[in-house]
Parts: sequence; structure tokens; C-alpha cells
Amino acid sequence: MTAESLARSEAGVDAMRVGLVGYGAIGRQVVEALIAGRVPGAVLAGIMDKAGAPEEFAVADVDALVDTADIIVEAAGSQALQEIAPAVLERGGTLLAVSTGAFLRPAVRPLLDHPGPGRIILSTGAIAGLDLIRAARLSGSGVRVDLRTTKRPPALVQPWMSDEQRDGLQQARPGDAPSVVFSGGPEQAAELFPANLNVAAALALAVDSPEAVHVELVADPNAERTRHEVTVTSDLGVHRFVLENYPSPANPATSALVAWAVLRCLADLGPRARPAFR
Ligand SMILES: NC(=O)C1=CN([C@@H]2O[C@H](COP(=O)(O)OP(=O)(O)OC[C@H]3O[C@@H](n4cnc5c(N)ncnc54)[C@H](O)[C@@H]3O)[C@@H](O)[C@H]2O)C=CC1
Ligand SMILES: O=C([O-])CC(=O)C(=O)O
Repeated sequence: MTAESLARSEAGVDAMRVGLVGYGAIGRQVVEALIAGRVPGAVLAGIMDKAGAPEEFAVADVDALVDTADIIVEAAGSQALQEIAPAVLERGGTLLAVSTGAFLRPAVRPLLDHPGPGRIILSTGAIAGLDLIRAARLSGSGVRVDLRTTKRPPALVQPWMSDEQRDGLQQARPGDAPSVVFSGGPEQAAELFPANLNVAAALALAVDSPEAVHVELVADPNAERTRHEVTVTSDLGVHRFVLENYPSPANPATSALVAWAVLRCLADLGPRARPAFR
């Protein structure tokens, strides 16, 4: 009996089989929780990671993963999402995506309206309040969203930065002043900081208008937590959410909350789902 079929028989014949793309900080947390039975009725079916995955779960390509799983979790980055999403949709799979920034790329955004047979679900990731933003958008009032994200400087280093910029972020020490490293729209934010500002893309997709979202990214050497301050202004009110997330111990750029947002979504979709807030 394989590890998957054993887990499946323990979880019940109707168990939801979860395939994973990306066995990094988020992926490992998801795997650990699935194996520990933290999502009733869900089992791990396979893992695809270009850097390798545990032998008993390793799957070579996305086609094989869609064939063995009821839902595919993408936790591998925007480029990986862009590569796998068309195949998942065309083969009738369900894709739960965390790298929401990819959907602001002109080549990827149309996949949100793909006729199927597959479908895409966007993870709420590291933030909250997307339900409220969508309600405000539906009300027809002009919605404006301001995001101010603060992270520890080394988590913000990017390959395109100059040596001076990179050294400045890597060598910042507690007591040094915070600095704004980006101010602008969510599309540019997602391109320049692909593993840092998926939250900006999530806000832009919730409000369905990148122009209505302004993003500021702050490097703060004194930050103990990743902070996302979201201000939503509409005819329904002024709503502020402040999230102070502990970073994942495995990746300081990623909040520990993200894996649990994925697992919560799997629980909502699984065979043992109970009435959920929607
Ligand atoms: N929506 C949200 O709020 C958030 C989204 N994210 C997204 O999640 C992604 C993953 O985050 P972490 O787990 O912290 O990153 P990580 O760097 O720890 O792990 C990524 C894993 O994906 C694998 N990978 C990369 N390209 C691949 C490909 N083409 N095919 C298969 N595997 C591939 C890597 O080998 C690595 O093991 C980030 O790149 C970011 O886009 C991260 C944080 C918050
Ligand atoms: O994990 C977080 O707090 C946010 C993040 O990296 C992203 O939005 O890409």
C-alpha cells in the first residue's frame, strides 16, 4: 500500500486528494499539517518541486499531479504558477494559488476567466478583509485601497537591485531608521517584489482594479513581525486592517499565516466541510 492510499483509507474513501507544487516554507507546513490530519478528509497525494521532494510523494510533472489529485496547491512562486496553470485548467483540475501576483501579468490574468473545465481559487494568503473589499466593490461605490507593508530589510533583497541597495538592506541593524523601498501600483509591486507583495495583487484582484490600489513597502530593521496595514475607503465606510504576522521560520519573506490560509481553504473545500464564512 502506498503512503497516499494508506492515508486515504484512514481519511475515508471520499477523501480529497491534495497535490502540491512547491515544497518550500509554505509547502512543507502544508504537508506537515496534512500528514498530521489537521484538515479532516484531506490527504496528500503528491508533491512536485524542481528542487526535489520526499520520494514517497514526488511527482515528476503537472499532468501526473492533476491525474492523482483533486486539488493542486501552488506554493512555488509566480513563474511556476504561470507555467502550471494552463495545464491544470485544461486537464480539469482545481488550482489553489498563493502566488496571486502572477495574475497581474497580462499573460496570466486571462486565466481567471478561463472557460475550464478546470478552475482557479485564489488564496487569501497573508491578509484578511478581501471579503469586505469585494462587498464594497459590489455596492458600486468607488473603492480605494492603500497598503503599507513593512518587513525586515533582508527579506526584501531582489536580484535586480544595485550592490549599494542590496548591501543597505542586508547590513541594516536594529536602531537604523526604516526606509521606503517601493511606492506605486500593485502591478509594478508584483513584478519588482514577486515573493513579497502578493498581498497587493490580492487586494487589486478583490477590488478588480489595480488603479484603485496604492502600495508602499517599507524596510524596517526594527520590525519583529511583517506588518500589512490595509485601508479601504468606500461609500460604506473607512475600514482598516492591521496584520502583524510572524514570519515563517523557514523563510523570513513569508508569513507563517499563509500555509494556514491554504489549509483553511482546503478544509472549506473538503468532504468534511462545515458551513463557512463566505
Ligand atoms: N498570497 C500571499 O499572501 C503570499 C504568497 N506567497 C507566494 O508563495 C510562494 C512560495 O513561498 P515560500 O514557500 O515561502 O517560498 P520558498 O522559496 O520557501 O519555496 C518555494 C519552493 O518552490 C519550488 N519551486 C520554484 N519554482 C518551481 C517550479 N517551477 N516547479 C516546481 N517547484 C518550484 C522551489 O524549489 C521551492 O522549494 C512565494 O514565491 C510567493 O509568490 C508568499 C507569501 C505570501
Ligand atoms: O507573507 C507575507 O506576509 C506577504 C508576502 O510575502 C507576499 O504578499 O508575497
